[in-house]
Amino acid sequence: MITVKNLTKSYQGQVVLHDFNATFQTGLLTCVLGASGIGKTTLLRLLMGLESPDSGTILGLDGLRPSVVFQEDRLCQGLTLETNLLLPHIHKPSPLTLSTLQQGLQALDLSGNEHKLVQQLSGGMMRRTALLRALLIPFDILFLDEPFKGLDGETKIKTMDYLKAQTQGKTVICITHDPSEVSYLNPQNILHIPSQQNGDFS
Ligand SMILES: Nc1ncnc2c1ncn2[C@@H]1O[C@H](COP(=O)(O)OP(=O)(O)OP(=O)(O)O)[C@@H](O)[C@H]1O
Repeated sequence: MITVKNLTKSYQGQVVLHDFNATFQTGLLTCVLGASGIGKTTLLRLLMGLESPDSGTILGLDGLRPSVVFQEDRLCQGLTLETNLLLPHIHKPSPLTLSTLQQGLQALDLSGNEHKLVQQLSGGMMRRTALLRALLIPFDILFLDEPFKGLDGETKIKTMDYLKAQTQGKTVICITHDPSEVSYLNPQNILHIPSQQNGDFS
């Protein structure tokens, strides 16, 4: 279990999260829902250790290998789709096999585009490439910030199916503001960030 206790975070006097408490079950996918600007990305960045809280604690993450899809794709524009996928595996022993790579490309409808430069891909293809890159890295916990942004209905379903298949038994924390994604991914396990979190508490 990952436990968030009495977390408070503000930026330049604006309180984003105030005395916020939550738990995330390990081995399950949790969707984090909440209105735009409510603090979902801030919570994710605190969980990832990219931001420090003003006060409060986060327990249960020590020793877990993270993988991430940020809200932006963060791909290397001047490199090919395939090189972007292989880059994280260059400097360390990796269990990634050619067949796993090809299965992933096929499942996400990216096959045939391996040698295109990122700047030649559509926005949806970039998004799926960013997700595939994160899924091909060995991880214990996966952080996803709007991973299906810009995908059409059928492509989104395929992508969610692949995500579910690849993360069985793993801890996944997925930010979305789309209730239909929550229904499809795991309607039993939702964290709502309430609107009263966001406001001037000073
Ligand atoms: N680095 C920062 N400096 C100043 N303010 C910030 C910073 N990061 C976030 N904020 C502010 O914190 C609030 C919450 O932002 P956050 O990105 O966490 O919301 P969100 O729920 O993820 O929004 P969205 O769904 O639109 O992505 C916003 O008012 C935002 O402007």
